[in-house]
Amino acid sequence: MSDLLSVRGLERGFYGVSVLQGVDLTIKAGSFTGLIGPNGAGKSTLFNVVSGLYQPDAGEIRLGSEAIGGLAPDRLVARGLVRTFQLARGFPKLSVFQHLMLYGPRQQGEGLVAAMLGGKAARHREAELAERALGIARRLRLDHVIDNPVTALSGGQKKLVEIGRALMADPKLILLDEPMAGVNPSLTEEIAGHLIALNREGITICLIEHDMGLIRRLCDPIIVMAEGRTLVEGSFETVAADTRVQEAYLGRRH
Ligand SMILES: Nc1ncnc2c1ncn2[C@@H]1O[C@H](COP(=O)(O)OP(=O)(O)OP(=O)(O)O)[C@@H](O)[C@H]1O
Repeated sequence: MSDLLSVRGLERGFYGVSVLQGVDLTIKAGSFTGLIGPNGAGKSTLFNVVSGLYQPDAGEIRLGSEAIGGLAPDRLVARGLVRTFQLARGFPKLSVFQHLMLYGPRQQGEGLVAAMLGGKAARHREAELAERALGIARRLRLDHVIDNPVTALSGGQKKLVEIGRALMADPKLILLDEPMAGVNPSLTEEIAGHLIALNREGITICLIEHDMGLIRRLCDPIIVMAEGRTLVEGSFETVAADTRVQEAYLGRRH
């Protein structure tokens, strides 16, 4: 498998406190990579920097052969790199459909206003995006709530909207930040099934998750972070047997 994302020497701090202290990692194209580590290890911050939400202080990020460090999120989304958030973001008053439509990729100057003003190409594109949004809603079994405001959805359905939002961008790589946290067991299984299917269709996934049962079942390889660095990488058995990993988790508990 070729390298899809590679991160070298990545640093980021806040108010003088160093959070990412030289992260090195590689995500292979087509993999379902797990990212684990004790609370505060810097996993979400890594996602925030890689997805363009925060600027790096130092280091290099490549998507394929292109250096992408410091690019704004919308430019990364256009290159097929998207992330989801632990808590679904967005516009609570919008319906599921409107929400998905917001995140469809558009050319500069396109969009709902252009469509309303009568641009033929823009109207055509909006129709395509609407088809895409409907298809994604059907796939994620959100079609029966597609006209409901996002606020009226259950916590688990909001997580599905986050995944749907990512799919609207036709992603190559999805960074998933705890997409099953706080979700009931049957919906967790449903989400796991969607993720496995998306990965089989060729989408590379990097998953932050604290549930080791899910990590073991879904991910290979697994990258362990602790104190702003990557510690170990390998199969679940390899990382679980590594004393450095055990110490990193125990160190936080006591
Ligand atoms: N915007 C920010 N401003 C200040 N400190 C921040 C900011 N973002 C993250 N941090 C700090 O960086 C550290 C790492 O946080 P981060 O959320 O990346 O860890 P994590 O590994 O994702 O943890 P968890 O598993 O608990 O979600 C924490 O001490 C956190 O307080």
